[in-house]
Amino acid sequence: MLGRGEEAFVTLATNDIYCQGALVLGQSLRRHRLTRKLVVLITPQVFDEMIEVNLIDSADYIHLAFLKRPELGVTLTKLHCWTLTHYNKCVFLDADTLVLSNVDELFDRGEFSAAPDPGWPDCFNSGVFVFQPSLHTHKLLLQHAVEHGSFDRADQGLLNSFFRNWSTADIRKHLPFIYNLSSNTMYTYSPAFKQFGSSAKVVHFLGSTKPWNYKYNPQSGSVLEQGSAPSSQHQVANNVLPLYQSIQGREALAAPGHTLCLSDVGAPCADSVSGAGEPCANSAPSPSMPCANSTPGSNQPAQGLPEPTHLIVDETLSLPEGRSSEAMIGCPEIETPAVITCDPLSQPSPQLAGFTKTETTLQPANKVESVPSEETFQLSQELPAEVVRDTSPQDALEVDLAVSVSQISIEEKVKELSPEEERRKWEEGRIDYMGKDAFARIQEKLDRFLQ
Ligand SMILES: O=c1ccn([C@@H]2O[C@H](COP(=O)(O)OP(=O)(O)O[C@H]3O[C@H](CO)[C@@H](O)[C@H](O)[C@H]3O)[C@@H](O)[C@H]2O)c(=O)[nH]1
Ligand SMILES: [Mn+2]
Repeated sequence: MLGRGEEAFVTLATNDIYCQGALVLGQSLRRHRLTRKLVVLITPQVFDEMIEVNLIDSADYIHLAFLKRPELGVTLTKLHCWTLTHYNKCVFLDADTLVLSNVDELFDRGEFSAAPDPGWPDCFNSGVFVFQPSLHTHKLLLQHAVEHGSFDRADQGLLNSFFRNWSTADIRKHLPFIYNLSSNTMYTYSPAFKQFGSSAKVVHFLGSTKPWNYKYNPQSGSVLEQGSAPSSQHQVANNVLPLYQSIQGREALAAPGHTLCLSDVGAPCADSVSGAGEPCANSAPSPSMPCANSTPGSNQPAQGLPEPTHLIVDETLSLPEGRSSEAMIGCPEIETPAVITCDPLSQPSPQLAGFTKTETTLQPANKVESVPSEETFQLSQELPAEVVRDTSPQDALEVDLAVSVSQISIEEKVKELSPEEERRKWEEGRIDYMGKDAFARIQEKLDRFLQ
């Protein structure tokens, strides 16, 4: 059991699909001098601790709410992070985020800190946030969910109405956008992206198409969205997908029963607050209500943490040829996590050294080189001089990823579109106000036409 006063990065994976994201997120955090605990709600592998959360078994009033709004399932699962009261502060990261550099400074922020949502900047995006575990807050959140629902039927709407003074009360609670840079909005204000993109610390693949929806061809280095032709729009995934590929390959090649699966799930988290708590004092929707940040304390030791969970892992996967698996999933600083049992059938592969211990705990991973392979991170050779801040392999990787993301954006900008494609973009509302669709350019065209 961990002592109080500890801090943790927390993510959530309710199924195998998101588990892939959680694993890559976990590895990306470990790459950057991980100094805090790493916790996953539900499906663990490289994580220190697994907290089994069970929605249906929580209090009856949640049950009832669920009958009406089953789509809130994931929402309330995320809310369980407030029950991690053996940590006094945590950073939640969606499983579809990728950490590009150390983000320990987030722990200097208070609850509730988050970055603006790119779609509606007066709301925060709930993919990355700083919070303080508290059973009291957890109870108030669940209560709020039952009483008010969620305007987007998911956690982001709920959290925004609960922490409703976020946009006005305290600027320190606005995380800079570089802590939650959404991959699919990086083209909308491209000059800003050009200017600041290389400082990105966390990329968030929000939206319906996730990196694991792409197939990666390691030979050609190209990326295909499942069932589509190659497109330049996939180039963000192109640079990040090798990370996911290493995990996906393992799943695809594993025999039934040897895939990443839970074979012995522990007891449900006993911390789910049961019974209807007292209503949030400030639950009426009023702009001045400080319901959000007024729920300090009540940190209680977590009870009923799950029994050790057994993971069966196939270790006979093959990784893309020529790829340094360590560069993709290298794990230089694995600490001793909670008990994970792995399938002892197959020979441990060096790639998965960190996953192949049997029966007891994972040992610290074999010292793994984290030097990015040339092939994977070749963009590093083209880095602008001022961006290369540090020559250590980890930092080089971090810069590579950030800069490659930035270069991708630039590539996207210069791509010539056919008139039909241009028109479609307009019709879909994808207008490049800052670039070629800027008013001045349109005026120019009109002038030419009228001459
Ligand atoms: O089947 C699921 C779906 C989601 N998740 C977890 O929940 C997170 C949020 O879902 P995601 O698909 O990442 O949502 P986004 O596309 O990022 O959409 C936005 O809207 C969501 C719902 O409000 C918020 O949770 C996100 O933070 C916000 O960025 C994931 O990253 C996972 O950690 C699961 O574990 N299993
Ligand atoms: Mn997300």
